Amino acid sequence: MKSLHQLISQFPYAYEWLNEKEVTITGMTSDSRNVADGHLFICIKGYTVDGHDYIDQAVNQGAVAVIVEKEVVRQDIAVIRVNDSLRVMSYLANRLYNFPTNDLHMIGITGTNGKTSITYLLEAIFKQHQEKTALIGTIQLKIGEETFPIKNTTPEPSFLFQHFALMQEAEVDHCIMEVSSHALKEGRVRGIDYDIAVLTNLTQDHLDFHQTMADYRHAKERLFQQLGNRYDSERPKYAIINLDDAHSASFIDVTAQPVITYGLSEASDIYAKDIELYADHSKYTVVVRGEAITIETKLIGEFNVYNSLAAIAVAYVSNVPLAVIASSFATIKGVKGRFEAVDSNKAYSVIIDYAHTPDSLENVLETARSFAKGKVYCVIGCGGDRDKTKRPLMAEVSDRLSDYTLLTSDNPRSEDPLQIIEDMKKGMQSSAFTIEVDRRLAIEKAISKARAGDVIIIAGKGHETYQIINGTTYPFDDYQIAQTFMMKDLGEDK
Ligand SMILES: CC(=O)N[C@H]1[C@@H](OP(=O)(O)OP(=O)(O)OC[C@H]2O[C@@H](n3ccc(=O)[nH]c3=O)[C@H](O)[C@@H]2O)O[C@H](CO)[C@@H](O)[C@@H]1O[C@H](C)C(=O)N[C@@H](C)C(=O)N[C@H](CCC(=O)O)C(=O)O
Ligand SMILES: Nc1ncnc2c1ncn2[C@@H]1O[C@H](COP(=O)(O)OP(=O)(O)OP(=O)(O)O)[C@@H](O)[C@H]1O
Ligand SMILES: N[C@H](CCC[C@H](N)C(=O)O)C(=O)O
Ligand SMILES: [Mg+2]
Repeated sequence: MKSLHQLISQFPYAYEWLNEKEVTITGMTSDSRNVADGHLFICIKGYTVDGHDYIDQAVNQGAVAVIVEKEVVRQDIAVIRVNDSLRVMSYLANRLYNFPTNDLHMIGITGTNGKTSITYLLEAIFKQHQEKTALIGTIQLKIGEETFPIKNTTPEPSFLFQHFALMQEAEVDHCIMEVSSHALKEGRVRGIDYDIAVLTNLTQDHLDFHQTMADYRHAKERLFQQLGNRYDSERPKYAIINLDDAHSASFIDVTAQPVITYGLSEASDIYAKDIELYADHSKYTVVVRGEAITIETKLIGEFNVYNSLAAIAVAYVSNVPLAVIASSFATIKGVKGRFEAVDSNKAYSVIIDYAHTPDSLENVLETARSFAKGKVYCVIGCGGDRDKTKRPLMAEVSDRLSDYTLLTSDNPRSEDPLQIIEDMKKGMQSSAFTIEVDRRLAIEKAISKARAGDVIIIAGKGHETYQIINGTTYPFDDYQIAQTFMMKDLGEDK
C-alpha cells in the first residue's frame, strides 16, 4: 500500500496531472473487471478495445486513480496522463510491490516448444532439493501447491508483479516462468530482474502476430538482452541455450552474460549420450562439464531429452547437486497433456499431446512411429485467429508421419471451422485422411479404427478443458472424451 504521490515521487517519465488528488493505492490492474477498492486502473489501448472506455466500470468497482494516455476529465478520482501507459505500468507495479523480483531467483524460459514441460521438470528437481518454487505458464500460475487460473501464458505486468509479491511473502526460492514472444514484444515482462534465461528452440509459429521469423526471433532475443549487463558475483546470471537449434548463435550473440549450452553433441557444455528411448521410459547419460550422471525417466521421446537437458542446466547453475538432479527424474511421471497416455487396459495406445506447431507435431509423430507396432493415427486441427501459414504445414507433417489423419477442429475461435480445415487440406498429399469437423466425433472415429499395437495421437489441445467455437467457450477435454469412448470400445481385437 502506497500513496500515489509516493509511487510517482521519482517518476522518470513525462506526465501530467489531469486531476491531482492524494489517494492511497492498494493494488493495480489494467483490467476493469479485476478492479477492487483502492486500485489504480491503467488504461491500455488494446488490439480489440480501448481500456479508456472502462473507467466508469473501474470507478464503480472501487478505483481511486487512473493512468491514461488521453484527455480524461474527472473530479472524483486522481488522473495522471502519460505517453505510454503499458511501459509506465511495469514501472509502477515494480514500485508498488517493492521490486519483488530482486529477491526471487527468476528463471525465464522462451522458445517455440518445450517451455511448459521444462517448468514442471524444474519444479520436480527443486522440490527434490527441498526448495520452494512458483510457476507461471500456459497451464496455471502456482505458488508452492496453491494454484491460480491464468489467462495468458505470460500475463500483463500488474498481474505478474502482484503475484511476484505473493511469492516473496510465501518465501519462494525459485520463480520459473514461461516467457512468450507476445509478452516480450508487447513489453509485458519489462522490469523483471531475471537470473537465468533459457532458449528451447525456434521454429515456425505465431506468424500472424510477428509476420516474419526474424521478428519472432528478435522478440525472443529480448529475454537475453534483458538478462543484464552487470557481472555480479553475489548473484551470477546465466544464458542457457540449446546449441543444436539453428538459431542458437544469434541468441549467444545478444547476451552479455555467461552462456551454458546444451545439446546432443560434445560441443555443448551439457550434453546427453548413450540415449535409449522406449515406449514407456528413456535412459541416457548426461555429461555436465565432464561429470556424468545417468538419467532414467518416464518421459518419452528425444524432444524430452532436450527438455531434461535444459532443466538440468538450470538446476546445475542453481547449485542443485547432480545426484539430487538424477534422483528427481525418478519422481517425474510426465506433464499434463504432453505425450500423456490415456490410462486403459487396451492393446492400442491413445496419447494426448499439445503439439500445435509443425515442429512439435513432427517430434511427437516421429516418437510415436518409433515404438508403434501397428499403425499411427493422428487427430489434428489448427487454432482459429492464429498463424494461418502453419495449417498446411501441420497437415503435411501428419500426412507424412502417420498412416491415417483425421482433420478436425481445434479452437476455431471466430473463424469458420471448415475453412480452417480447407487451409489444412492443402498440405495433404495422400488420400489417407478423413474430415470430421466435430472434434469429439473425430476422436471417436480414430479410436474405433484402432487395433492392437496401434498408436493414436490426439494433438493440439493437451491440457485444455474447453473448446472455443464461434467465440463461445464450451467444456471439452480430449483425455476424458478419449477415455470414456475407450471404455465403451469393445470391438474385435481390442
Ligand atoms: C494479441 C494479444 O497479445 N492480445 C493480448 C492483449 O489483448 P488486447 O490488446 O486485445 O486487449 P483488449 O481486449 O483490446 O483490451 C485492452 C485493454 O482494456 C482492458 N479491458 C478490456 C475489457 C474490459 O471489460 N475491461 C478492460 O479493462 C484490457 O484488460 C486491456 O488492458 O492484451 C491482453 C491483456 O494483457 C491479453 O490478455 C491479450 O492476450 C490474448 C487473450 C491472447 O490470446 N493472446 C495470445 C495470442 C498470447 O498472448 N499468447 C501468448 C502465448 C503464445 C505461445 O507461446 O504459444 C501468451 O503469453 O499468452
Ligand atoms: N523440446 C521440444 N522440441 C519440440 N517439440 C516439443 C519439445 N517439448 C515439447 N514438445 C512438443 O510441443 C508440445 C508443447 O510442449 P510445451 O507445452 O512444453 O511447449 P510450450 O513451449 O510451453 O508451448 P506454448 O507455446 O503453447 O506455451 C508438446 O506437447 C510436444 O508435442
Ligand atoms: N499458446 C498457443 C496455444 C495454441 C493451442 C491450440 N489449442 C490453439 O488453440 O490454437 C496460442 O495461443 O497460439
Ligand atoms: Mg507453454
